[in-house]
Amino acid sequence: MRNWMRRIAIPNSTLLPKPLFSFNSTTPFLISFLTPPRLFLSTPLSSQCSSHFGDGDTFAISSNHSKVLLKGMSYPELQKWVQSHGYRPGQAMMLWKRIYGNSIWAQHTDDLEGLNKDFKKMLSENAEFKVFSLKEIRTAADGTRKILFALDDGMVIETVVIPCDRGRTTLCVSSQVGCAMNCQFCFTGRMGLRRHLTAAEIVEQAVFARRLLTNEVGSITNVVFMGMGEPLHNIDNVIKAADIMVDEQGLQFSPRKVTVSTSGLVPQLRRFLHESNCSLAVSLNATTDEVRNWIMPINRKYKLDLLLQTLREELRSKHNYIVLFEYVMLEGVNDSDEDAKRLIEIVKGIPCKINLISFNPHSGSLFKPTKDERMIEFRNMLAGGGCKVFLRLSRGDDQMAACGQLGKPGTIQAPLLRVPEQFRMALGTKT
Ligand SMILES: C[S@@+](CC[C@H](N)C(=O)[O-])C[C@H]1O[C@@H](n2cnc3c(N)ncnc32)[C@H](O)[C@@H]1O
Ligand code: SF4
Repeated sequence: MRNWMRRIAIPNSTLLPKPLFSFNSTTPFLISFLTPPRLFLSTPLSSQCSSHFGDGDTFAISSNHSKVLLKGMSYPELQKWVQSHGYRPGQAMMLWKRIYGNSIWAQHTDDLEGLNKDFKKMLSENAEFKVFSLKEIRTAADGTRKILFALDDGMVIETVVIPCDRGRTTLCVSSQVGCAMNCQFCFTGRMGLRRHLTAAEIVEQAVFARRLLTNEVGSITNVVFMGMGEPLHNIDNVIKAADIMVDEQGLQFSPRKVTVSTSGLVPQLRRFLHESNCSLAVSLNATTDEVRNWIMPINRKYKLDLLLQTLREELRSKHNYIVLFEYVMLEGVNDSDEDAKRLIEIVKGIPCKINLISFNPHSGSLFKPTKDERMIEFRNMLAGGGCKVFLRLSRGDDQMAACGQLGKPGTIQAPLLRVPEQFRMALGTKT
């Protein structure tokens, strides 16, 4: 329960995010996404809410729920709620264990075995357990499962379960519907941002995947926030969800095995390192500002130097903490010998390991994956320069379940940016 005491203030309404950016704008992309996200709560969606994202795309949530959604509450929030209904705080712990504790996972009041009758009656009158519903599970040839969940407002999110070797199974969770960051190689980025997920919607992906798939794929050992969305753009809900995941009476994942991956929102990254003991991954993907400004426009706001210097400083005070750098290899764009040499230099002084990721193609993308032999050469150069470096195989790509392939086809809204002149030939494009 160690993190709870720091974050028990609860606003008491359900809020939707403000419009984050307009695709009509003459500014070619993003910028205002950098405003801090507003909180979602695990309280009922009692009001009509609407929000607008780009190109006249308006969505609305209306709900008749009069019950409180218990999932996604922090433990102190749950305790307070239980007490407000006249029950002892001890009942809250019993309930908490039934919501999250291994092997129980209550989905509705009937599942709440062992609780006293009155308490159960109160819960059936006042509490809601259902967060979203299962839409579909697709299984890829390599055993990777892509799970589609339908949210209350009709939107769909994707969660991926990846059986790995040595008894490890990794769950890849989404933190937003779509993403505002517009990384040029990522299918989710092409959707633009629809909305943040609530803490309940994030945690429930883990609860559901465990219930559904443990028998088939073995127990889920690792969680990575590498699904749809930029987790640190939705930092309040992500930290809250991660806290529930690592809670010793909750989902009981080891903090080292829960990894939040970011494109590099520097102030939020700093906050994450201070407030969470979970692991951090940073998607680097380029070794110069020129290339990163293009393929990851967030770099125009937070330059490589600032990002890396922040990590250097922040990690100094974190004992035994290693950041994971992800580097998606794009042929002719970021895979030259010069890139390898620069990469060795720019990560110096940061306790880290580097994952080289094969680019997963998707419709409309400009890029080509770096060939396997070149990835191996690149890996060897980095290793020769003293880096801890790994090649990461693509998983689930035949079902569009691999990194950067999540999202709804036909929902493209974010613009492709101008390709810098020196890359046009390699990419076979004129603009
Ligand atoms: C989809 S992102 C989600 C987490 C976070 N938004 C981020 O960028 O780190 C997870 C990882 O997928 C990588 N990625 C995105 N598109 C990809 C693609 N088409 N092929 C391979 N990896 C991709 C990103 O660079 C990132 O390291
Ligand atoms: S790579 Fe991450 S930050 Fe970039 S668009 Fe995709 S999900 Fe968003």
